Amino acid sequence: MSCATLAKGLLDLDVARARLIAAAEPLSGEEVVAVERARGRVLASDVVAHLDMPGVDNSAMDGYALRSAELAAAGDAGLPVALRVPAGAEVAALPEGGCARIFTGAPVPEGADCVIPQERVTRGAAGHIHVSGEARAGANVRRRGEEYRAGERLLSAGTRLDAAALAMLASQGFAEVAVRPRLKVALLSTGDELIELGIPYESGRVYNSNRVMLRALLEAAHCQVVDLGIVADTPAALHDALATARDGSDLVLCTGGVSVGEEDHVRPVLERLGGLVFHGVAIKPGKPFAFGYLDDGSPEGVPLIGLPGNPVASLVGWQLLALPFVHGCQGRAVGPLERFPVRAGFARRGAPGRTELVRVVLDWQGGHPVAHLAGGQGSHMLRAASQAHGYLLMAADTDVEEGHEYPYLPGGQFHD
Ligand SMILES: Nc1nc2c(c(=O)[nH]1)N[C@H]1C(S)=C(S)[C@@H](COP(=O)(O)OP(=O)(O)OC[C@H]3O[C@@H](n4cnc5c(N)ncnc54)[C@H](O)[C@@H]3O)O[C@H]1N2
Ligand code: MOO
Repeated sequence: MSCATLAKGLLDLDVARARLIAAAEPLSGEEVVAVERARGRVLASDVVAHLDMPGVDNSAMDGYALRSAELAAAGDAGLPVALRVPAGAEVAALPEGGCARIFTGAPVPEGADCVIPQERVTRGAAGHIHVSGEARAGANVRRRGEEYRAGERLLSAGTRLDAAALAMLASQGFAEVAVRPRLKVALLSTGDELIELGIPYESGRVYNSNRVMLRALLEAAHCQVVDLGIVADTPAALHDALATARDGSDLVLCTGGVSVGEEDHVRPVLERLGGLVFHGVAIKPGKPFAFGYLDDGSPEGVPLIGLPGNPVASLVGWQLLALPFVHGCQGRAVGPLERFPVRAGFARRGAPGRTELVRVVLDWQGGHPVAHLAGGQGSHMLRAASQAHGYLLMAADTDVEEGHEYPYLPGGQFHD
């Protein structure tokens, strides 16, 4: 069946994402860090090349550099080897009528117009080279500036620096780079049932796994975490903890107590301390997601994101909603969710009124991907979440039919 009607009072996923992305204010200021330590950081300004790339005409092969016309004119006599040019040598001039032994990356001598790979060369008794096949002018020469010229823009402000971008900065000799400041995020967990690691287990208690998960996610997103631990489940304790958390923070992130029961204090305290912007998104898991501002409740206040207590709901809320907000605050460009169609290898009833994010693994054995359930789909079931490759995105009220295609969200897009 497919008659997607959202549950009453809940925001559509795309609308909630768009509102969070629009609300994200990029942090001002910048800090200069060593290129070696800049992985994952966000560029504060455009980077312009100051060297041509490559810096000199150089060889793409181990072989012999020569003038193609001279090789043709020499015929069976071949050409004598007049020079040896290793990588790192200065640019030399090729003597007329001779060739140069050359290595990959070494500067092509002035006058030479091509490099013949050594596999196509034999050395005669006199040491002359003989070439099989043609010598085409320009072959195997990487021209100075063929990739880009000094003065061209290499990277734009807002780019997240991955290994290839860092390598490019290093190839220009940049030792340092100006990046956006790290987002300072205060993290707190609510729930009187929670116990920290190292405490002996007692029936009914729950280890604080969200704290470990969210710390890991925040650190992977290059945030600076101020971990405030567990807050007692009372409005007064939460009020005081949030008031402490907002001081000096760019964002307050809390888990649990965000639903509708009388033990769930996040929403009422947020309403009292500042302003609730929205509460409840039509996704499963992750429905009781709250967004608002502490202090005066305006965008000048400190933003607060309340994630659900159920661990998988908390994970999904982070990935789909909190992470794009964090990226926006980091000055990163935030695009739409990456998705592609994947066939389902299972059948399943749709979720009433909510878009469902079904945790799946992909089987590629038949040459094209088929999605299978990664395990139990309860929002408290971390095992499937930990094994899933991504999510099958099921529109509200839509049953999964085996063999049909549905949008698949690869999990890799949430990793950094
Ligand atoms: N009457 C209703 N009940 C519930 C609704 C609803 O709409 N009406 N929504 C359900 C949904 S959906 C979710 S998700 C949960 C989320 O509730 P809360 O955010 O208020 O979370 P808690 O009640 O505090 O805890 C829920 C669950 O998660 C465990 N938990 C909490 N914090 C942690 C943590 N840090 N580490 C590990 N596990 C944690 C907690 O023990 C509970 O089992 O509400 C439904 N209820
Ligand atoms: O949003 Mo809740 O995660 O459906 O259990």
